[in-house]
Amino acid sequence: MVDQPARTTPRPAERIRLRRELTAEPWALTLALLLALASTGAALALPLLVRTIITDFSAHRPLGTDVLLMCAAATAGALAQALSSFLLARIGERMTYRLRTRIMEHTLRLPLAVVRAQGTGELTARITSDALLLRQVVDVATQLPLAALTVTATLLVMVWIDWILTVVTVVAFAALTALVLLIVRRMKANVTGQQDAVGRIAQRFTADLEALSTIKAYRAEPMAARALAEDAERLRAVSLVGGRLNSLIPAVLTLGNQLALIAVILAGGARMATGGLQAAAFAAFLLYLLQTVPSISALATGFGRLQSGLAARDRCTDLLAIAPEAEPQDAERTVPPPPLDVPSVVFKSVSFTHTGSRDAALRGVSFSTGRTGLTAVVGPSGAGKSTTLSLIDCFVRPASGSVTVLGRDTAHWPLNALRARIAYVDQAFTLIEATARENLQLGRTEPADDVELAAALDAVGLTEDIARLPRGLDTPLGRECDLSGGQRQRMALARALLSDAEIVLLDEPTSQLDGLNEQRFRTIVADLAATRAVIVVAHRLSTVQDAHHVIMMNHGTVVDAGDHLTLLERCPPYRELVTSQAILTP
Ligand SMILES: Nc1ncnc2c1ncn2[C@@H]1O[C@H](COP(=O)(O)OP(=O)(O)OP(=O)(O)O)[C@@H](O)[C@H]1O
Repeated sequence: MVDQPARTTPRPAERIRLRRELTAEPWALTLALLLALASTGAALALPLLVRTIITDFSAHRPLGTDVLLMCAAATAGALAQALSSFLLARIGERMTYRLRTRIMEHTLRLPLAVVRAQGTGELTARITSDALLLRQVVDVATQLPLAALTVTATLLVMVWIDWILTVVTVVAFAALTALVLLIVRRMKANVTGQQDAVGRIAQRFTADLEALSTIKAYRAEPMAARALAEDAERLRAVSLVGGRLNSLIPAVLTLGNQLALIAVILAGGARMATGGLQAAAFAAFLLYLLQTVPSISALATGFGRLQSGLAARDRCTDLLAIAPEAEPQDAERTVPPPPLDVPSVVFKSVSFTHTGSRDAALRGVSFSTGRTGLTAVVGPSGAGKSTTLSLIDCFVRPASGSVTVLGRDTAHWPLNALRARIAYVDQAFTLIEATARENLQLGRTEPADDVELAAALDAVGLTEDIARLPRGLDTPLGRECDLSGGQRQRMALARALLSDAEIVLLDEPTSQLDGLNEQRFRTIVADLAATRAVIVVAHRLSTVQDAHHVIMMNHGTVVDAGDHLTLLERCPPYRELVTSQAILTP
C-alpha cells in the first residue's frame, strides 16, 4: 500500500443510469414523444391523401377538401416536429448539465495523486467531448422508438395495400439490415478508442500550455509539436476507422433501398399487368416504400449514436467509480473543539511512499509541534519536507504510523473539519480563477469585511498592487490580470492571515520574496505564531532562524529536532546546512 490506504472505504459514486437520466422529466419526454408521433402520423397520412387525390382526379371529383387536408397535415406535422425537437433539446441540455456537474464535483473530491495520475486534459475530456456524445442519447431515445414505430406502421399499411409487394420489400432489406447491425456493433469499441485518443491529446496539449514558458525558453516548440502530432495521428487513424464504419451505413442502406425498389417495381409491374394491382395503389405503395427509407436510416444512425453515447457513458462511469478521498467511518458532522493542552501535530513512526515511486519518501518519522509557536522543517532537497506537510492536511495518508492533529488521529478527522483548522500555502502559491477578494477569503467561514482585507493586504505589502488592478479587489485574477510570483506568494500569506485556521502550513513561503518582503514575512510569521501553530518548510534558513523548534530531515527521516542553537551544536548535518548558507549565529 502506498499513498492512498483505505483506512475507510468511501462509497463509490453511483453509475450513470441512462434510463433514469432520460426519464428524469417524464412529462416532457412523454410530450416530446407524442408530438413526434403526431408528426409521424401526419407524414404517414400524406401518401393516403395522394391516393385519394389520384382517385378523385380519375373520377373528375372536386379536389378542394383533399388539398386542404394535405396542407393541414403537412403544417401540423411540421409544427409538432419543431416542438418535439425543442423539448428533446431541453431534456438533453438538462441531462448534460446534471452529468457535467456531477463529474466535476466528483473529480474535485478525488485524491490529489489520482488526479495527477489521470491528468487534467484527460479529465477535462470527460466533461467536453464525452458529455457531448452522451447528450446525443436523448435524441436517440425518441428517434429509435419513433423510427421503429414508423417502419412498423408503414409496413402494416403496405401489407394492407398489397401484402405480396410487402414481402418482396422485406426480403430485399433483410440481408442488408444484418450487415448494418454488425457495423453498428463495431462502432462502440471504435468510439471508446477515439475518446481515449481525444483524452490523451487533450492531456498533452494542456500540459504543454502550462509549461509554455519553458517550451519557448528552450526552443522546444518543434519537439512539443512533434509529440502532439503523433497523438493527433493516433486520433486520426482511429477516427478514420470510425469514419469508414460510418460511411458504410448509408451506402448499405441505399443499396438495400435500391434493391427493394427494383424488386417492387418488377413485382408490382407484373401484378399490374395481370390486373392484380391498381395504378393508384401501386403509386401509394411506392410512396410508402420511399418514405420508409429515412426511418430505416434513422434506425441505423440512431443505433450508431447510441453506441457512441454508451461508450462515453462507460468512460464517465469509470471516472465516477474511482473512490473519492477517504472519509473516516466514524466521521461526525461537528467535531468538538480540540483541547488547548494538546500538541498541534504529532507524527508517530510515519512511513509513506508516493504512488509510482520505488523509494519511501518518509521512513519512521516521529515529531511533535506545540499548540502555538513557529516550527521550521529544514533539510536538503528531496528530504521529505513537503510530503510531511501533505500528510498533515491529509492530501495523502500514511502507509504506516499515525499523524495526529489537534489531539485527533487524522484517520478519524472528517476532512472538511480538519482542513477548516489548517491554512496551507503551497509551493506554487496558487490562485484560483476568481477575484482577488474571493482568493483572499478562501478558507474563511465568515466573509472578511473591507477593513480586515485592507489590514491583511497592508501586512503583506500588497495594498498598492491590488489598488492598481483594473477593478481593485474585485478584479478576476488568472487570465489577463495575473500577479507576479512574489505577489502571489504574498497573496497566499494574506490568505493565511485572514483564515481562522489554528495551524498554518507554509511550504517554501519566501522563495520569491525580496529583502523587504522577507522582513515583512518574518514579522507576519511571528504574529501568527503568537496565537497559532506555524509550520514552515524553508530552504532559506534566514527566514526561520527565529523558529522555536527546528526539525532537521534527510532521506525521509528526522535526523534531529530542537532549537537553532542546540542543533547547531549537536547536529552536524544542520551545522553544514547553516554554514552553506552563511547564517551567523547570534
Ligand atoms: N508526486 C510525487 N510522485 C512521486 N514521488 C514524489 C512525488 N512528490 C515527491 N516525491 C518524492 O518524494 C521524496 C520527498 O519529496 P518532497 O517533495 O517531500 O521533498 P522536499 O524535502 O520537500 O524537497 P524540496 O526541498 O526539493 O521541495 C523525493 O524523493 C521525491 O522525489
